[in-house]
Amino acid sequence: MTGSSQLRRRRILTQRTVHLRFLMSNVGNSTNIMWHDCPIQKQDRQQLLQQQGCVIWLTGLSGSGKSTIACALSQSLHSKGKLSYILDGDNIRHGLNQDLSFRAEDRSENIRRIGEVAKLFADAGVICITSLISPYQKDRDACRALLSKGDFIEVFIDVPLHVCEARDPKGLYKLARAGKIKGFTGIDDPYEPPCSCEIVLQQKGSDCKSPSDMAEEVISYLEENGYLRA
Ligand SMILES: Nc1ncnc2c1ncn2[C@@H]1O[C@H](COP(=O)(O)OS(=O)(=O)O)[C@@H](OP(=O)(O)O)[C@H]1O
Ligand SMILES: Nc1ncnc2c1ncn2[C@@H]1O[C@H](COP(=O)(O)OP(=O)(O)O)[C@@H](O)[C@H]1O
Repeated sequence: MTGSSQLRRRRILTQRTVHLRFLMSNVGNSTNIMWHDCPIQKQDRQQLLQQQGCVIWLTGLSGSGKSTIACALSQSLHSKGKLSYILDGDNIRHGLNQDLSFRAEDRSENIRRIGEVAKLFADAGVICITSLISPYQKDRDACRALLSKGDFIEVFIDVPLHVCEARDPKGLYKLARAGKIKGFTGIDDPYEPPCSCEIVLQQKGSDCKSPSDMAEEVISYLEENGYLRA
């Protein structure tokens, strides 16, 4: 190699290193990291699946019906040939989030992690249904902010405390009232209802809606807004 071509090669390598340094970032405690893109993108996966990847964020008190409605919704989507996946607070606390308690900061971290995982599912083209109390508005807003506009569909399961307490499917309200569970949402811990969300599911008057009726309300929203086609 001649002296001038060696010099040119060194200059190119230096430019490449400077360019790579420019692309490096520090995120939280992770230093010198670089985003790596893949030519197959969300749009390609959506084309394959004939649907739009998104997050359907179910929020409501314990016993409001989040898990039941999430399952009814996933079943209905499945029967239409649409791929969905449920991230249920109770279930995720059996694994990924087993280190978290029900203190405010741990609930926030629970929601943040599930928001990040949901974002990955949406990017995979999947209709991701999250089912967790997510009692604080700011945590739900932070998850919304992780996603592109329209990809976060907040669904408030608006069932009053006295109905949830009467249902008490796991007997937890009884234990909370007896002081055997401290910091139970709705009893001695707050629940902040969404101030503006895409869908509100509630029983109106004598019109008694089943979990699958409620799931169908969500399906109608998805159909009307083009989520069930590529
Ligand atoms: N202190 C307290 N407050 C509320 N809920 C409690 C509590 N302790 C245990 N459980 C059970 O945990 C389930 C809620 O977990 P989440 O991950 O959805 O909660 S949160 O979003 O972090 O607030 C919740 O499940 P769901 O009934 O399905 O909502 C309860 O079974
Ligand atoms: N319209 C409805 N939607 C959802 N759940 C309902 C409805 N009507 C009655 N239920 C009952 O309420 C309970 C809700 O429990 P669950 O789905 O575990 O709620 P959450 O996940 O919010 O704690 C179940 O026993 C379910 O059968």
